[in-house]
Amino acid sequence: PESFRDVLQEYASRTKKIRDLVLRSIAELLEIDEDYFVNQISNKASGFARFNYYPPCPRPDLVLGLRPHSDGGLLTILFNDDNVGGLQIQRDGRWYNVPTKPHTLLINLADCLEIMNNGIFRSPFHRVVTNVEKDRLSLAVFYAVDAETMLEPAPGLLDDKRPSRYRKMLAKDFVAGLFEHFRQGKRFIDTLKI
Ligand SMILES: O=C(O)CCC(=O)C(=O)O
Ligand SMILES: [Fe+2]
Repeated sequence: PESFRDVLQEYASRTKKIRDLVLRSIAELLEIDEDYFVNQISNKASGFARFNYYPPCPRPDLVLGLRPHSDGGLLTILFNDDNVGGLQIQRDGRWYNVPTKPHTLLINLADCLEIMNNGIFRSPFHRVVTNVEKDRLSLAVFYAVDAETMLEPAPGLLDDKRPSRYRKMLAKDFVAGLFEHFRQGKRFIDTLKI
């Protein structure tokens, strides 16, 4: 059989190109240097893949597939099951289903990028619900910045009228606080808001 390592490596190198394309497009929309976000990623920055498997569940009213969170990195590229939904996004306190669509990648803006763009584009709070009938698979590739990167809004987005909305923090300290907040169903990024 084909080597899984090779397949995953190929997938990672192609999604990396998508990451950079999306980061450049966001910078362009914000009218800052096109490479600003891409330049925040040193070659020590991590990217890791997680395969999520959600078995059918007899009590979807009681059990979540994945508890509410926002992704902690820069950008997540999600490859979802073609025909089983479950991912939901919160807006104004309500949960909305994310539709499934074959051959589609979902790009999720994550917390570090929310800080770097000073909250203009937000990192959505999301969760996965279970269902009785079908199991579900997803593949998430999380792209992050290097641990020593200072998380702060791009200087080009700040002026007297638009002050920073987040306290500065080293990426490694941010990552260290993520899990405890996830466990409590809270968002660590909320504690950095000014
Ligand atoms: O399974 C999904 O659709 C979402 C997975 C997710 O949010 C995550 O792995 O962070
Ligand atoms: Fe997530």
